[in-house]
Amino acid sequence: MAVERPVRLVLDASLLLDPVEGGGTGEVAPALRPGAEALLRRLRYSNLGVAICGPKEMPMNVSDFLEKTANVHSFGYTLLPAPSGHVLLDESMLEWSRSSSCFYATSRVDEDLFSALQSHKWRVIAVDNERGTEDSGVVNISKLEELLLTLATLIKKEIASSSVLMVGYAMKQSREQDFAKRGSFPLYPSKNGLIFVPLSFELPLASQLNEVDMILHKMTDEIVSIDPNCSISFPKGISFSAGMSEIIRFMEEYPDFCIIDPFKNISPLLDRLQIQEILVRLQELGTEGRPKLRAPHSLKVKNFHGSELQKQLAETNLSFPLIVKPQVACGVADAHNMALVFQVEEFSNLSVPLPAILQEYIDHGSKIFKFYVIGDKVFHAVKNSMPNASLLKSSSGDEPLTFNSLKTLPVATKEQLLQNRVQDNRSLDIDVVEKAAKCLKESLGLTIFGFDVVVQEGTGDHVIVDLNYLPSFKEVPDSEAMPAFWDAIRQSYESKKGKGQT
Ligand SMILES: O=P(O)(O)O[C@@H]1[C@@H](O)[C@H](OP(=O)(O)O)[C@@H](OP(=O)(O)O)[C@@H](O)[C@H]1OP(=O)(O)O
Ligand SMILES: Nc1ncnc2c1ncn2[C@@H]1O[C@H](COP(=O)(O)OP(=O)(O)O)[C@@H](O)[C@H]1O
Ligand SMILES: [Mg+2]
Ligand SMILES: [Mg+2]
Repeated sequence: MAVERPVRLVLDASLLLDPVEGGGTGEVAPALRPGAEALLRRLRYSNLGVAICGPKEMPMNVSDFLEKTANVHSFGYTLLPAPSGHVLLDESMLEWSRSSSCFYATSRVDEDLFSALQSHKWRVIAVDNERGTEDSGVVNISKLEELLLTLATLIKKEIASSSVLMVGYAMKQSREQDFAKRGSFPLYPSKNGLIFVPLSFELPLASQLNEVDMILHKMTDEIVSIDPNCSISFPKGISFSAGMSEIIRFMEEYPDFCIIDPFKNISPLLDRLQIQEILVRLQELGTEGRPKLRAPHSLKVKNFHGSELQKQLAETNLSFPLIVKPQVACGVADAHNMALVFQVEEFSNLSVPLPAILQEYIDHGSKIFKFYVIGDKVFHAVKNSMPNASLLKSSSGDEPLTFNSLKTLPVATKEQLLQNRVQDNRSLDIDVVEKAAKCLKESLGLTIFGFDVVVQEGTGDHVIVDLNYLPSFKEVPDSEAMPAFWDAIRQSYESKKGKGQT
């Protein structure tokens, strides 16, 4: 392993190979056992020095398979000397124990190897050993899925600092992977003393929460369905996966357990109508001589019946073009299916889910400012966005322009962007938005959230069109985002512990 790491972990082949697929005998093509791939994926970005090892006398195809697996995950690969000899440990393993805390995880019982390792200060973790081991120094666990939590607990004990905190996180795999790749979830503590472990819905929750100090979660990743006839107010109308439901029940029973962030605080961001109400309250912040910060004029509708709509639009002073968004803001597959509508006839057969929010379309010269509040830090990035309505209308004919905002957002072409640059006189007043960000943080009671700002052509109004819980903030450079992320979590924990959680 090239990089010096303070904690080393060696995974024995027996732990990774699927016993059903020959278990490394070489008779059939070797394969990873269930759960091993997820373990390797998570260890890759754990900030531990990881290596895979196997006995020297392994069949060639098994050894090749393990070496390839190690390479794919950027791990080291090492071979253990034959058990018959006097030397049981490879030179590199001896070297590691001189400079690092070392852990050896295996599924096979080899008392001689275990005592050789232990005599060089290695900790042995035996997983799912059929006969177990009597050796008192060996940590026995029954499932591969328990390994990360066990490691985290041992590392925390070894560091023996009361300031190290363990964060159990729950979110969908793709999001976890995006965060992990940036080094967000280290098993060896972050600079400010946080250890991250995934909460597994396959294992009893209570025993996991016994070890962790707090839960970090994206609850909307675990929504199964939302009742469109129910006004969204957690937990009413929302059904969650079995795993998330268990966390919710746990929190009801132990309301003082630290959770980032409480379900009730996130709940309004599931509903574009409630988002609108929050944003309207922000308008009171306005300062003389500064651009106006506001919410877009909006209207909630339960159907797209033309005559009814026309009346409602007239009453609310809304005019075309309108952007139509589902009232449910996230957590369900179609929450990002939207449309730009230029005239009332285009509402017939519109494919946006109901109830929906109709919003004035703000011409903003295809530039959107993505703001991220991460604890007490505010970051922003500029992104290409939708062009002005006149440009979109000419391409849509008499049809509404339908799109999925995450996948098929109709952003400006290169020519349109170039044209905007020539006319660009819209500037962002960062102070105005940062002031709004601080107020939002206070009123929402959230640790990490994001919002989208467009600057209206002509008026220069700063219009907040979207508010999201725990966004990816991938536009913020890792060197700034990660320390802010870790500090935010730690501060949130400390302030909740200080106050007693509400
Ligand atoms: O994975 P999803 O559900 O599509 O989540 C999106 C997504 O994370 C998106 O991030 P990006 O990868 O497009 O940057 C978030 O946007 P921002 O980071 O721009 O806020 C969305 O907010 C996520 O959607 P949601 O949380 O509403 O499901
Ligand atoms: N009122 C609006 N006026 C102009 N453009 C808008 C408006 N609302 C949204 N947009 C554009 O549509 C995109 C998606 O809308 P948004 O409300 O942010 O949905 P999502 O929750 O899917 O991100 C925005 O990033 C912006 O480019
Ligand atoms: Mg958005
Ligand atoms: Mg959103």
